[in-house]
Amino acid sequence: MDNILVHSDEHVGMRVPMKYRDEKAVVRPANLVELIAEVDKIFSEDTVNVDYVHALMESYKSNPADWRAYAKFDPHRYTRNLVSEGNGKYNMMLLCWNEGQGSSIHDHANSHCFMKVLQGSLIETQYYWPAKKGQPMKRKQTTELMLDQCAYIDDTIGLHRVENPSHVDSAITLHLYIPPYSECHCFDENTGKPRTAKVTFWSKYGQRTREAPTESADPDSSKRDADLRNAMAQPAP
Ligand SMILES: N[C@@H](CS(=O)O)C(=O)O
Ligand SMILES: [Fe+2]
Repeated sequence: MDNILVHSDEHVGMRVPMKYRDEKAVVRPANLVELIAEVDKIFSEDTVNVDYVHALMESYKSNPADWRAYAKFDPHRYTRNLVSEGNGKYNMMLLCWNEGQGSSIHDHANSHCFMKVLQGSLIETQYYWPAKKGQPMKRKQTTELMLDQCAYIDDTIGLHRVENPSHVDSAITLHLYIPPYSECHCFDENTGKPRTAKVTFWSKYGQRTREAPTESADPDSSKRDADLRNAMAQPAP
């Protein structure tokens, strides 16, 4: 059965154990494995409290030893590195942001998006959905996300873009998407014009997603590489 996520001020089904209703009852996971185990446990329930998941994500204290194997950077675009598919119920991934890298303005395909800072700090700028065609997009709020902080967004809140503002330090975030999605929309800041973007993974479970180039160059390899390129990254200026 699909999970239903609810906010704590909304009706919560009686079948949900008390523990999952009360974010104050969160027990800090000792490491990433424990965090994933707890997320799996939560998602074996029919109804899940967004505030509980948020508090759980925030309570985990980032330890590079836990996530180093997934932390893979690309010189040109931020990378998306799959950590867990949660039995099809969610996607958990590490996003690696080199200095100055960022995402385009995008939606989240009707999913819930939790985003926790594992290293460095990032700027999240939220936008309203475009109101009129051809008009510049309106900013809603800008927030600096610090180490171990967790942010939340969904399409009812609006759109956002994220960037690592540092010129000297890279940044890493842990994202949880419920349910998983394979495409979303990116928006032109000046006109609000949307385009569909397929989401891609730079690596899955610590392994690069495309094969290393071989001697006998595949004539389609540049197209294949382009297909794997992160279409949500903000284009270089
Ligand atoms: N939602 C984006 C990352 S972010 O900028 O929130 C992604 O999944 O790639
Ligand atoms: Fe996002």
